[in-house]
Amino acid sequence: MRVVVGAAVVRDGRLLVAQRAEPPDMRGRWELPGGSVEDGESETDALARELREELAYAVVVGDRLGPDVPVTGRAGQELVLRFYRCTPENGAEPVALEHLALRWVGIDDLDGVEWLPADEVLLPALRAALEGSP
Ligand SMILES: Nc1nc2c([nH]c(=O)n2[C@H]2C[C@H](O)[C@@H](COP(=O)(O)OP(=O)(O)OP(=O)(O)O)O2)c(=O)[nH]1
Repeated sequence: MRVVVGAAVVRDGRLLVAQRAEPPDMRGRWELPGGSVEDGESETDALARELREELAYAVVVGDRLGPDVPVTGRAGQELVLRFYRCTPENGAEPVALEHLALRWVGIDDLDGVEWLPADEVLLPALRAALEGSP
């Protein structure tokens, strides 16, 4: 099954969220940046690659975060979303090369984000990750 990996990047107690530009029915909704794992690629390599491509952003990929989330893709195919904690590699800022916008959200802002529906399942794990961060 195709795995889509997503990054929970936490910096200074805030989580990086990204606003999708496409497809039209997802436009404007917020997600954790990431994308599909390609054949022969590890999940951690895929996630680091996606963040370099989408955000010109270098991260170190850490542990898994939250449950696997099954979703149906655009073509009706079954996907599984899998999330990892990530740490910025340096002090650079991510750049929205493919998204409409980027935000760093604190724990009190998590519920107010207009998430992609599948991501709502992750909120308890995200809350715990932000509570445990400085
Ligand atoms: N990256 C990411 N995708 C998510 C999240 N939540 C969610 O439902 N998705 C869905 C949206 C898409 O159907 C799919 C990932 O698509 P994508 O466009 O980011 O990645 P991709 O590399 O597979 O791109 P493409 O080949 O499909 O164009 O997973 C999330 O938090 N992050």
